[in-house]
Amino acid sequence: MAPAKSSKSSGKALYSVILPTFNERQNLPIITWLLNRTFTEQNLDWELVIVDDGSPDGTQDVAKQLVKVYAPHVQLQPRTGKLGLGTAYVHGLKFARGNYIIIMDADFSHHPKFIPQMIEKQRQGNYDIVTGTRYAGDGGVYGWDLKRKLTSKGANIFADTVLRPGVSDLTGSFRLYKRAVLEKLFESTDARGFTMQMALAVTAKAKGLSIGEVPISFVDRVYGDSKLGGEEIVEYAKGVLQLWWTT
Ligand SMILES: Nc1nc2c(ncn2[C@@H]2O[C@H](COP(=O)(O)OP(=O)(O)O[C@H]3O[C@H](CO)[C@@H](O)[C@H](O)[C@@H]3O)[C@@H](O)[C@H]2O)c(=O)[nH]1
Repeated sequence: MAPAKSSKSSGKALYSVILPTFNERQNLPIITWLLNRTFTEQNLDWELVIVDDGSPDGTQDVAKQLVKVYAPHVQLQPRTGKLGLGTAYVHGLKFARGNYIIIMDADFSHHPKFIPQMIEKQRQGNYDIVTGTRYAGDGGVYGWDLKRKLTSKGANIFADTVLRPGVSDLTGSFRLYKRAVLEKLFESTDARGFTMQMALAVTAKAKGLSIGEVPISFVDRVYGDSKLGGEEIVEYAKGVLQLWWTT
């Protein structure tokens, strides 16, 4: 499929969900079903752009079935190798047609039930970005061991102390963006690894863009494995310091 033109010109809100997947065969049908139900109940126009990186578990075979079942709402935009989460978003955006872009994980750590609240928040404040937050209001993290909790909290405290962006959850990636905002942010930052979420939020704040927050319960995945490792943590720390130097 050729890269898409956005729905900007029609004036009607279209929500594109970009869903990067790597080995999400078990999660993908359920998350797609839930997305369909959520948007249908809300009477909102939506589409799902699945960006799979050649998952060895057959995620793409499942995705192809979903493209048929949920036509015309679902598209698969595969890549041949595991090229990382950040570049998966950039790839997905080329094909997304929505004037609003929602980015989330496929493993239910980001539950579609929060999407209506994020949309409502965006509408109320005309926010450029609405981010799900685990670290404000009723937000929380469930199912992580102490090490992962400390890593996440520590990463947020570190970035907040160094950069002072005033965003409670800098590393979370469950977000709604105005399309033009996300396009500009992708142009403005080179960060494409796990540091990307933090870099996008910090860059947005530095540009004077508005960020609304919606508390979310982040529940650790049941099927499959997290891809976060020591390398990503080092990359993150370097990313914070680089932003401190440049913003
Ligand atoms: N296409 C593609 N998808 C990927 C890749 N790596 C991971 N994904 C997909 O990206 C989503 C998140 O991957 P996880 O591996 O489950 O991430 P995590 O370690 O749980 O990290 C999550 O929490 C972090 C903050 O605590 C976030 O920074 C991160 O973005 C993500 O939401 C899942 O849908 C997964 O299949 C990749 O290389 N390519």
